[in-house]
Amino acid sequence: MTDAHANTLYLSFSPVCLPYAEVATYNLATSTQQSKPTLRLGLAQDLLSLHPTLVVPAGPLTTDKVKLVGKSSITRFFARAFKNGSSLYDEKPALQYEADKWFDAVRAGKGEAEAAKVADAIKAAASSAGDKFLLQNGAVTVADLLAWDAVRTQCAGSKDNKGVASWISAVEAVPGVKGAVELVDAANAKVHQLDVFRYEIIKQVSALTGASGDAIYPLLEEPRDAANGDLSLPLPRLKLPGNPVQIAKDLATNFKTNTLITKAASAGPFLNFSINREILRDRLLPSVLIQESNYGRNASGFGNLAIVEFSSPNIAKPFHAGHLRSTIIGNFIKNVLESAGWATVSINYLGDWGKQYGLLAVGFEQYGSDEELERDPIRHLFDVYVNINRDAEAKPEIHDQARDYFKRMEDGETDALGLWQKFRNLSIVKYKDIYARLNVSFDIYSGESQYSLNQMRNVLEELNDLSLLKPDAGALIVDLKQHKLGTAIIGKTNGSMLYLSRDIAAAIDRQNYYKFDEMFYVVGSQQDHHFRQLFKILELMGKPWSEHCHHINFGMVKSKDGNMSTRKGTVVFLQDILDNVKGEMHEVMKKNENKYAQIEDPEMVSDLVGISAIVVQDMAARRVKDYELDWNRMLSFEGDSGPYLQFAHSRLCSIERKAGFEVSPSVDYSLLTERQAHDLVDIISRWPDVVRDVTTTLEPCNVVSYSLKLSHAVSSALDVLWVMGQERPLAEARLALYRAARITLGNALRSIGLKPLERM
Ligand SMILES: NC(=[NH2+])NCCC[C@H](N)C(=O)O
Repeated sequence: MTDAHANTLYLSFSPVCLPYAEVATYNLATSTQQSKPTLRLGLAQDLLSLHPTLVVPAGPLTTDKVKLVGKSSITRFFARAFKNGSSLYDEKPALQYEADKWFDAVRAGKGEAEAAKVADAIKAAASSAGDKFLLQNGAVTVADLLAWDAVRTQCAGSKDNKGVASWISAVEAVPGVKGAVELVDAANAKVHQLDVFRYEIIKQVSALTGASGDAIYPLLEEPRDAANGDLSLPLPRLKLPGNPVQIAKDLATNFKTNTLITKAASAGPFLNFSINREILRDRLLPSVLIQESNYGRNASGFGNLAIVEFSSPNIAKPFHAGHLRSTIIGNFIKNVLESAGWATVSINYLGDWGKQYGLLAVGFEQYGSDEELERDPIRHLFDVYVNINRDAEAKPEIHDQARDYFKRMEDGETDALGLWQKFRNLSIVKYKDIYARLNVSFDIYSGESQYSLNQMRNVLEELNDLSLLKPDAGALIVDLKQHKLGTAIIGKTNGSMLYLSRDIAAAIDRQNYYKFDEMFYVVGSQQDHHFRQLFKILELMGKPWSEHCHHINFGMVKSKDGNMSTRKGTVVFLQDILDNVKGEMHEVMKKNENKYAQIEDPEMVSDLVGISAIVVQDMAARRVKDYELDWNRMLSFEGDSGPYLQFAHSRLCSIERKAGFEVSPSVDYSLLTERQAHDLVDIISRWPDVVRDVTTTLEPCNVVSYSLKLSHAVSSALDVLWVMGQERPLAEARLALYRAARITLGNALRSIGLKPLERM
């Protein structure tokens, strides 16, 4: 595929994750295309799953030799990496050096050992650069470098087994696809299997209508009614000239069915297809078993970086239900973006600054205890805060003291800052414990305190220079009435800054530092207005990236006062609600004495089942919906609950445990003929679609309803398709089916932040 005579290789990947690559050679000197693009089935997906492809032209790798066309994420990744030649690693020569060496080693075919050595050096250089390195110059992230390493590892594990160099030469030796059949086989195992059928449809529909594959692909969805087949194309959305109903009819007549697509029929403006379920079954199951935890992932976001800001509680104030929702929804968003190949930075933006921290400090002199603070900082600081607030109602001079104290903090006085720093640090330690229980962690603990008066002044100056800032009754405002967003108060004329101005400074700082592609703020709908103002102001300031900032909002958990409540009353601390649910779960578990006796660590299991109950209940409906905690429904092991999902997973694990044999590679999938088996295969095959869809909708309820559907299908299958007591070949085929279901359900549960249980 490379041309030794100064021609360079151009690769154009399909913009959607289809199992093919278009490969063409171009003449470098004249920029003309030398060969027609040829389609290679299986290849692109392999490249996609291997992450950055290595494009290896003859001679030294220089930017003008590597040109990429097309819009896929990999193309974008390379386009970006090679955009400005040397600017790729400007700031980190060591890294550039190591990376180049790696390319060299690979090109020179030095094989795996050499590549491994250099890859390790890259890793070391990357990690010593620390997170500062993330997206320097908007080029390459540490994650990218680690992905390069993954290329090597994956190649080492492939059938070919001689490392990157031989993988590349194997591909290069492909005239047509001959000679790389094995490679293509291996690639095919990682293809999204439904896409194989989609591609077959696209080929014909595209030829018959002239519509592009990119336009058709995203429209090919599961029909609402299973009686209508397996994939459905809504013609109105394809926007072809003519009457969609007639077009659907004509297409149904002209579509040539084949081994993959067994039927094409029109139903009004829809064109419905039935696929060969045997082929799907035979391709899908081994593919899921090979991919395990990677099953469902895709590389559509590769090369992009997202900031996900979530949780963001306020020190010394209640961690309310809104913070809990933000925590679990934000964690979900981070997970799904990562499973679509994004690099993410998760930020916890603490409410840790403002006059109230002066008040807290004054209160601490009165009510504080170092011992209590060490023991349970979150609870203790809250108590202190409540006490001093009460006192201040009677004695307003306390507020003056608080203001003075905060002034000293803002002036950077070591004493004043020291105490605050201690509150903050201890609170973070405690938060980390609780987050760990929820399977959540953050790359960065930031907060309102991180934005200095200096940075704010810069923001003010910038706004002022753009004539956006106006004084208004003691405040500095930006008038957004023209945009139907009222008046945004940026600060006070006395120099103190507000929530909004800190957010402006924080957004600018994050863009400068990370060069994020997208930023997601996971915060309740009460702050809709705040974020609209924030994004509008950034836009007015001429920040083109403001359109890549998104407020991911959600509704309220309804209870008397907006606080979290347990069956017995209101609580203010997250820890209390977790402990409470755990206790209730433990009681439920104890009722089944036999089973209970087999659980090794009931404390841990009841905690995880309890958390599943909370998370699934929270994610059961679309984010923006308010909901009321329903304790009975939440804790039930039946019905659509978290415990039910965990129960389905642990049942599948128990089947594997009890079977006492392994699935052999020669397992005969054709023994799986029953409707329940096909239904299960069908649902399992849709998981990659779900992942792809939630990357744009960011709606965890889609994963929850998928998991429930899968669990129901599992339970119907378990009723009739037994493993125990069957002849070995049949037992093995069924076991393979259940393992594929277990892998898929496990991946789905992990994406919503749960640890799938093996026993409960
Ligand atoms: N960048 C932001 N404003 N994030 C949201 C912060 C949430 C805030 N600490 C609160 O509890 O309401």
